[in-house]
Amino acid sequence: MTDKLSVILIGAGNMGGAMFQSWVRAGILDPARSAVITPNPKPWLLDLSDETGIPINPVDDGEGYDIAVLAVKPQMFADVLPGLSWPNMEKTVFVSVAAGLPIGEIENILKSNIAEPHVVRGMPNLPVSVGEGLTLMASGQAVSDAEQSNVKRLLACAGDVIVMDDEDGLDRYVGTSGSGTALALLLVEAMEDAAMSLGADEAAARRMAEQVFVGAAALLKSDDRPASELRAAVTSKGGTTAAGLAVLDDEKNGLRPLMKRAVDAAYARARELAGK
Ligand SMILES: NC(=O)C1=CN([C@@H]2O[C@H](COP(=O)(O)OP(=O)(O)OC[C@H]3O[C@@H](n4cnc5c(N)ncnc54)[C@H](OP(=O)(O)O)[C@@H]3O)[C@@H](O)[C@H]2O)C=CC1
Ligand SMILES: O=C(O)[C@@H]1CCC=N1
Repeated sequence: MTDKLSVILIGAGNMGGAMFQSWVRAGILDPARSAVITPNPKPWLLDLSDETGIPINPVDDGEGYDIAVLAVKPQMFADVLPGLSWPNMEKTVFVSVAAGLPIGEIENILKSNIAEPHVVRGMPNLPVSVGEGLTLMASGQAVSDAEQSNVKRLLACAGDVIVMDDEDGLDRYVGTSGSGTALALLLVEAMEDAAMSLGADEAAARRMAEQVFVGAAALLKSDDRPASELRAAVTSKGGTTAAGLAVLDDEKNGLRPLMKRAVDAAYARARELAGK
């Protein structure tokens, strides 16, 4: 018995590729029972395939795969899934990372190949590529506890995993998980722009803004105090930080109502993608 996992990745783009790299780094895949399907494999993937022996677009699927991670665009599921086929497919657990697409709809698409598909939804984010990811997950009715725990073990190679009570959580919190990385990165860009408006050249602005965020992230990681307390430690009464925060934390026009609007918009888009 091996504790390595048998996994097929469908779609090695930004997200699928990042997840695959985290699994390889963790050494969790059984190369003899794993594979990647993707139409135009990038050089890094070809290199990893050579290194690990995990085949890309294999012609022989052996005995099949225990877990299939579906990382194509949500709009492609109806085209791609019916074309999938390997031995013992009814025993495979399908893990979709697509935004919005509900478990019930994925089950319906898979029913063209399998009588009772086992489907898990995950909402990862790009920092899985550096082991600092966050993945929200929820399982369909047909998924057993053992299957869910195998999927969780796979996703946990890449960072924190939160099991939600139901899949609405994945849509509701997409702005603070999957899409959240982009919202945080826009803050870095905004700080760069602001430094340049005061005269910094692009390289200096980037160096300052990036290091401020890397430093803040490292503080959050190494110190148990919440962000609000760490922020208080930076803020001298009547000083420069308080002056900046008076603008950024304005109740009506500051960052909090703006962030709420952004996160609400991401949730609304997830529901649209789900056809709700
Ligand atoms: N990017 C992110 O941060 C996150 C993305 N997601 C979800 O991940 C999924 C993928 O998004 P993302 O990685 O950004 O998109 P990408 O376009 O980067 O990746 C999609 C990949 O699927 C490949 N592909 C296309 N057709 C097929 C096929 N028939 N069989 C197998 N693979 C195929 C594409 O190949 P090619 O490019 O050669 O056509 C591409 O490599 C989406 O459903 C998205 O909602 C979830 C959380 C975060
Ligand atoms: O933008 C998207 O739809 C995907 C899902 C979350 C992050 N990227």
